[in-house]
Amino acid sequence: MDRPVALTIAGSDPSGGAGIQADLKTFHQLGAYGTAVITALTAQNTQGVTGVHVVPAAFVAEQLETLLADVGIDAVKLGMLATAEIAETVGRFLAAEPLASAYSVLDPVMVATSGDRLVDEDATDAIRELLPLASVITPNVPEAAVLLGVEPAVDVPGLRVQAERLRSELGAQRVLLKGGHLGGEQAVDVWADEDGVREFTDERVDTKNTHGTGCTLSSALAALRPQLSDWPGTARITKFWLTSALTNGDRLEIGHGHGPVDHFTELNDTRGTQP
Ligand SMILES: Nc1ncnc2c1ncn2[C@@H]1O[C@H](COP(=O)(O)OP(=O)(O)OP(=O)(O)O)[C@@H](O)[C@H]1O
Ligand SMILES: Cc1ncc(COP(=O)(O)O)c(N)n1
Repeated sequence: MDRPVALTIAGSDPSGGAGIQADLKTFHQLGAYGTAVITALTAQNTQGVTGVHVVPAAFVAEQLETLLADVGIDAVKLGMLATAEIAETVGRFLAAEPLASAYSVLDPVMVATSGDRLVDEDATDAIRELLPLASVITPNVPEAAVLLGVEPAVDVPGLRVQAERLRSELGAQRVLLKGGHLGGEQAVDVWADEDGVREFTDERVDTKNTHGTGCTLSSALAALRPQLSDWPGTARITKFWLTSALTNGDRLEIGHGHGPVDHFTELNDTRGTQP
């Protein structure tokens, strides 16, 4: 196909490692034309978030209406949906054409790496309602637990159970449950779809530059899926690329906290991968 057009619906991170900024860099690096609808401004650096300024839901809708009236979208990534009203608004667009026919990746962002809350607590129910609408959801360990209303998984068997429950009980079509928070020598993610549950494993990279890994992963899935033939294959390749980008993060010296991954990483850069 021609160069795919990818849309991110997410918040702004001025430090460039997460949010809209990370998504657009990832789209560009992985061969997609990037478009963006902004849900919130954050005042944020590699050390934390000092403030959030939410875009009114009606103006999120206006951005979407104006964009979609003119530009065809092949894949959409949803990130920080700051309030219940924004999540409901975005859900209405995701359920209808043209976005209903696009590949969609929902990263149910709740809390930043720094521990700062990015989404109102009362938005959780509205985000839960969106799960069946997305082609893939990409929760991390704490987000999966909040969505299911259970304690966070502490090991890979626990991740497998929760990934399947997100499908069978909450209606997600496909789940990439990210195991970055589990620790250990390997970074294990669990994939669940109608064909069953499988694990994607890479060596854990010893780095503090993990700001925006979740954002980067979900936008990479959206950029690559239109260029590849199936979802599990796209998820496997995306994780290889992310591991390399985490390894290459040492090439950058950005800020004093959790720095970003290196979005300049080539898709065929396998330095970070030990298959
Ligand atoms: N140190 C690491 N080495 C290799 N892979 C990692 C490392 N940390 C996280 N990952 C991978 O990065 C992706 C994001 O993982 P994580 O579970 O941390 O999600 P997140 O919490 O949304 O991200 P963030 O840390 O940006 O908040 C997953 O594929 C995970 O396996
Ligand atoms: C605007 C914005 N959106 C999302 C995140 C989550 O980032 P992470 O991938 O580090 O969890 C963030 N820190 N800022």
